[in-house]
Amino acid sequence: MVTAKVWVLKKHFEGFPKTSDFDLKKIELPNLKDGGKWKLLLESVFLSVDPYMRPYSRRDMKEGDIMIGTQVARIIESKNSAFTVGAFVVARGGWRAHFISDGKDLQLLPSSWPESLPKSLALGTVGMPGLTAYFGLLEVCRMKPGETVLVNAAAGAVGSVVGQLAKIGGCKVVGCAGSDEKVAYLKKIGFDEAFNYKTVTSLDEALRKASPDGYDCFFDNVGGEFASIAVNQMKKYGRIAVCGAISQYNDSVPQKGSYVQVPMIFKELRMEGFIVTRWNNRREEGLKALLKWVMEGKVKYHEHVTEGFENMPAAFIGMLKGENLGKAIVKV
Ligand SMILES: NC(=O)C1=CN([C@@H]2O[C@H](COP(=O)(O)OP(=O)(O)OC[C@H]3O[C@@H](n4cnc5c(N)ncnc54)[C@H](OP(=O)(O)O)[C@@H]3O)[C@@H](O)[C@H]2O)C=CC1
Ligand SMILES: CCCCCCC/C=C/C=O
Repeated sequence: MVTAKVWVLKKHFEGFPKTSDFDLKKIELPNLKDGGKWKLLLESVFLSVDPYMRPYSRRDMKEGDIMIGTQVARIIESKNSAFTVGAFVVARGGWRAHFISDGKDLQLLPSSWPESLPKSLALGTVGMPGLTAYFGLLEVCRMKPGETVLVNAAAGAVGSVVGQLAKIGGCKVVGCAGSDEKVAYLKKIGFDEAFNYKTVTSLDEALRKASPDGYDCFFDNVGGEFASIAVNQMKKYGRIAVCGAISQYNDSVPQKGSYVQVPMIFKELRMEGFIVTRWNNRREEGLKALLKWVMEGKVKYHEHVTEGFENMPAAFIGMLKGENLGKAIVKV
């Protein structure tokens, strides 16, 4: 019998999440039995903390549920020949240090995964956030060489890949982020222009200065005031990929913003929301491309690693506050 540590949503978040909204519990896992439903025992090695957990907790969870989430986990006992002991998988096991599985929802790390690459990248650049950048740019923004792409939350898991893929695609890239350290990182990984949205005196001016001709594509991770301003600087026939709205996830009262219809009409813009799982049938294609670019050094990565399963809530809250450069990961 294995005792598993799990994090539970004790109280639905009101406004910004607090550590007191979570409870660390211990649960007993049943032993695997021959012919039983549960075929696999796993231990989490790296866990992901992601912005979606904030809105999805309200939509999909009730108080007392184990927090939703994904991890890179190692198989430590197996009664399923498709998964050998010691193999690594990406799992949707929630915030659990150990868990059991029937194997249906597990994805083995690609067999071509190089030893030199951290397995945690399967939660970031070569995982869900990387795929979000890939499909958002190719299928929603439909970027073309020579175009100008704007991305916010640009130094994060999704944004940093968006900028680099847009450069690979022959575009000019403008990014913004919430600290000077992040801005320096964006320049280092090839962004043409980058600014700190927290310290510029006018967002409008900063956007205009970075691209006086405006933007063909806007990959929006933030929503709110930033998006309301940026929409006015789109070029005619521009495309806006509405990926996330992190500036609004913690609002108890919905923000009132300016309205987008007039620039949408006169610039004949296309604005489309999307969820990365729409392209689940092309997951392998996306992961293969991302892994190749990482191995060629064309896509750089950075991880913000928090040590210790007991620090999951702090890592999650820190990511929402912008403490992460690159993908926020917890190492058990
Ligand atoms: N549609 C989809 O399928 C998916 C959507 N997403 C969305 O993409 C976005 C980025 O996710 P991800 O890359 O994982 O997270 P990040 O790694 O970018 O981390 C979140 C970042 O958001 C920024 N941020 C926080 N609050 C604000 C605010 N009020 N205004 C502006 N920026 C803020 C912070 O950076 P800074 O210091 O720059 O403020 C923080 O580091 C999120 O909105 C997420 O919900 C993610 C995955 C899939
Ligand atoms: C359990 C993995 C689900 C991933 C879907 C993420 C969609 C994100 C939307 C906004 O952040």
